[in-house]
Amino acid sequence: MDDRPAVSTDAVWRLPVTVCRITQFLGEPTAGALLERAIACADDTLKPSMIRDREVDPDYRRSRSRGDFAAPELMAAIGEVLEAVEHTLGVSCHNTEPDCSLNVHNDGDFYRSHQDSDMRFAPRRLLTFVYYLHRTPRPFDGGELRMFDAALPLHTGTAGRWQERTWRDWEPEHDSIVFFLPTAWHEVRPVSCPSKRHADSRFAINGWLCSPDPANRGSLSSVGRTAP
Ligand SMILES: O=C(O)CCC(=O)C(=O)O
Ligand SMILES: [Fe+2]
Repeated sequence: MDDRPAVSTDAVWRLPVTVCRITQFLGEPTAGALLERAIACADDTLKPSMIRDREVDPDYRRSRSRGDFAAPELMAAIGEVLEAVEHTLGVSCHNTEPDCSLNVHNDGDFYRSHQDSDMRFAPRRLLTFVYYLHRTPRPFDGGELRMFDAALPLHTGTAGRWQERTWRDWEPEHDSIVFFLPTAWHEVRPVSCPSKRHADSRFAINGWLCSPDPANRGSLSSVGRTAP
């Protein structure tokens, strides 16, 4: 009797990952003012970006970050579009709390393929957002956000080889925002910034809407609607 499974264990089922992207999200002059605030972050407030919130690994991620960058105008605008994003991505962000930082990519910087959360790491992250800022004309090349198509079955480690993955690249255009599920695989393609000047960097305000930490209840402001 042939007892092979009906679908070979090598089979990979590809599903394009949904990305909600909005251009001219804040409009000028709001976006320009936010860019100037990002540029004004002094060198000593930016620290090497970490992976998994705790390690610096320059083979995996090279950029600089500031964890306490406040952007209330961005959070308010996210609140305005949240219902449509939730509907499209099939996620509910009721009572979530924002966790966001400023990430700065300059010449040679990148972030290799990763998930922002999985079953073990940061499971409270329900929705990823990345809002981009840069000077005009764009003073760098590269730095696209590469979103990999889902390869099912997910998380098995045996399903297909990494090299066989398919993807779509998204331009990190000034005043654009993308939303996607934190379990989606993605990377930041290497940035080439010939001037190497801080003001010419690829700036991103990047974060997550997280389900509340029971240990921390009420300490952060929530985004969007609250439960009745
Ligand atoms: O800057 C981007 O386009 C994405 C950054 C990212 O993936 C992250 O910080 O987890
Ligand atoms: Fe990420």
